Amino acid sequence: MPAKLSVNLNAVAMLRNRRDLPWPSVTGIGRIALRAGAHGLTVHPRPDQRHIRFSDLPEIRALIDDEFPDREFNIEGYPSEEFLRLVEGAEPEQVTLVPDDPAQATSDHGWDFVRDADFLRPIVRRLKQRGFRVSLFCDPDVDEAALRAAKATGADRVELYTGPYGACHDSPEKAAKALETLCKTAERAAALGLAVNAGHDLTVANLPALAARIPGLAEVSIGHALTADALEHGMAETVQRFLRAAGHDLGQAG
Ligand SMILES: CC(=O)[C@@H](O)[C@H](O)COP(=O)(O)O
Ligand SMILES: NCC(=O)COP(=O)(O)O
Repeated sequence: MPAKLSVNLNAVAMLRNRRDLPWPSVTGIGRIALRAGAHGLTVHPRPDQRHIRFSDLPEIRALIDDEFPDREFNIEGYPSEEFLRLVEGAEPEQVTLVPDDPAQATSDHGWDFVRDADFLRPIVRRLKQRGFRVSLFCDPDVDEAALRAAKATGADRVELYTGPYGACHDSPEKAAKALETLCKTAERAAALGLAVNAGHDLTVANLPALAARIPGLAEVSIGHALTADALEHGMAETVQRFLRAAGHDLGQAG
């Protein structure tokens, strides 16, 4: 079965936050993504709410419950007490724990599973007691001992950080090497009984090779490139809508 696609709404939220106006609607774009067949929605709320606002979470939960009950809500973030309470209120199907510093522009590394095991274990237990699947953000090149430590936290999955793979967009040789690294880590994780997700800077161009090389990949979460593509592929039609709104007669062609 191909990897499931969870659409990350952070970039949409960032665009919305440029103005004190309700568009683009994070929930509305989420609805379009789910109607188009996405398997779930991902958000990564950060403490400063610079993109996803805490108030977005109940709305997205209600969207899935009311209109798409077979889809999943994935919430990613650093497990501060504030984050954990937010997650417990939103009852996602999956929580992805990410070792982000609040000052980080975006996620750029996974957990040090050996060092962070004692910190993660009670948090994973708490989340799993509430019935949420738990995934841990994981560097692309992690050895077996570290993955054993990840498994021992009680987590169900790891999410491979694919940023370095995405950064190889201008070098097929480097991309192939980065992919081999990811593949080895995925195989080690799977051998220990951890399911494997992946995300960060995945694109229509680099996803096929990843999916082919990691056949058991459970889920990819994609936001930045997917939002950029939505703008690019929706731009011509949208310009025509605005031309019509301004009174231009575009005839049959428009
Ligand atoms: C964990 C991860 O890789 C994503 O959550 C990523 O951080 C998306 O967040 P931004 O789009 O806000 O950078
Ligand atoms: N977990 C990764 C994610 O949700 C989206 O990352 P990106 O596609 O915005 O880089």
